[in-house]
Amino acid sequence: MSESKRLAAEKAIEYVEDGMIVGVGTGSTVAYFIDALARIKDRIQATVSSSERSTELLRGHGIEVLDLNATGSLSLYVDGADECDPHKRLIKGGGAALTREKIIAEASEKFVCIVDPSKRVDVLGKFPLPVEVIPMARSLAARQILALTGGQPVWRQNSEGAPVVTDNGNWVLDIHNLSITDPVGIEQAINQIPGVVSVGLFARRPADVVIVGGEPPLVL
Ligand SMILES: O=C[C@H](O)[C@H](O)[C@H](O)COP(=O)(O)O
Repeated sequence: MSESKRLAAEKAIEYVEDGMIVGVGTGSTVAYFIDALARIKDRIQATVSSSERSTELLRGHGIEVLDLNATGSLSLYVDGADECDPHKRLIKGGGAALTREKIIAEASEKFVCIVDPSKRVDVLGKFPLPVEVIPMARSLAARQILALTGGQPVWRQNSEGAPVVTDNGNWVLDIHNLSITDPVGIEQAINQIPGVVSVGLFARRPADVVIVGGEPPLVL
């Protein structure tokens, strides 16, 4: 799948215009995009990053990273996804970067999503839905999500059994066994639960363009 990811990322470079401040997502597909962006770094003004990990990669290439508060809205945001449905609605957050990704997606005029073919689904929910929660609300949020969706919340932990902590200092619940037939409704309902910071459903603000990596890449 890594070759498909690379091909999708290379295609996304076509959306980058001279002088742009480019929003940059997080993950293994985006890592290829950052490599490609490095080759044309003199053509862009700067970037806004969705995670400490991407910031490190960008700065490692000598690409400037700005605070979103200093840039205003962005013309372009490029990011990966864990699942993508035919309406370009997404599940994101497998890398725990969902909240900052959602903020940048909202701030961007065009959201180009880069995926390998395995990410395409008819109905979202096979990939466990990430929800970022304030630590003290973990148990409350888990109970309410179970009641609301019927899905099974699992507290995300690393291989040593320690909680995964987001760049914002919060925890992640992954909701298993969902079949999300009303993504906008579920996104809104989970967002209402006290202590939920954000849910990794990008339905109210879906991608504008989805690039599926392949020879040639498929642009949806
Ligand atoms: O939190 C992480 C992001 O939402 C990623 O964009 C998503 O998990 C896809 O990652 P990858 O490109 O590594 O499959």
